[in-house]
Amino acid sequence: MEDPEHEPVTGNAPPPPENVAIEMRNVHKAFGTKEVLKGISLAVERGTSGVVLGGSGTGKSVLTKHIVGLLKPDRGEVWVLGDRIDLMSGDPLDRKRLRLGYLFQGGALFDSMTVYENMRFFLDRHTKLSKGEKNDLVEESLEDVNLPQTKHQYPAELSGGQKKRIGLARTLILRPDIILYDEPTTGLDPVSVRVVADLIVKLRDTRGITSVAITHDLLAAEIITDRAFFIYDGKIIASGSLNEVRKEKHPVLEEFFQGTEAYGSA
Ligand SMILES: Nc1ncnc2c1ncn2[C@@H]1O[C@H](COP(=O)(O)OP(=O)(O)OP(=O)(O)O)[C@@H](O)[C@H]1O
Repeated sequence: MEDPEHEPVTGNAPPPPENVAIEMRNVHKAFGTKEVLKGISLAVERGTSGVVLGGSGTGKSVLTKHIVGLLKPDRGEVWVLGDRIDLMSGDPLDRKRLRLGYLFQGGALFDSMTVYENMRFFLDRHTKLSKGEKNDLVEESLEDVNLPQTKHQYPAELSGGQKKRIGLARTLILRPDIILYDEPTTGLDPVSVRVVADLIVKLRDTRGITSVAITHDLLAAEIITDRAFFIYDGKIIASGSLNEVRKEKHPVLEEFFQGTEAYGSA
């Protein structure tokens, strides 16, 4: 929910146009002497899906952690929904984060709790809604991922794809404007990959949710991507539609797409 009293945090830099949900401008980040991001610039428009591609250890997770404000850049700007999230802290940062959902690898459900309890726990921590309102939100979110029947099941009783969808339902429960997905389809068979990827597209189309997904999975990328960003050696070396990026004549890109071709055409 937009806060009408909120003064945008800009650091006196010109904000991106209204239709841009996320913009990174020349972001640099090092850990000790290891430079991970060496001038990342990218923009994701509202209601679209950006996909970050690249080899292992190239900085994809570090990049997305800047978007949720979990990491601060050494240099550069990170704009999220009209504010410089890199300059925010305390309550304003917490309020901004409530508009961002972050779906970690693995979904991270508590094994000792049912699906319903997992979701209630999340709502109890983050909201002061009544019990009835919370129950309604749980029901609605389970409907959103087409799994209302799993409410009283434990994570161990669910398939890998179902667990990912419950993780997504839990992220959706706070009605975020943006969702970041870290490898949303890892370890799934191609049928489940399609189900999860189709769901991400459905959320874009029906709710206008903006998303950024990190994935190694070309099948998922083909379904999800509006705009792809390929990261290598701390920089975005190609961006555009998946086909545009795939056609780039760059040895790293050629190797990446060759290496994943078999899965991508599954
Ligand atoms: N908090 C941290 N402290 C020190 N080094 C870090 C930290 N976070 C990430 N790194 C380093 O930054 C580099 C990029 O890590 P990152 O997790 O972003 O890679 P990735 O592209 O997401 O990899 P993968 O596809 O294997 O998950 C790695 O060398 C990692 O060791």
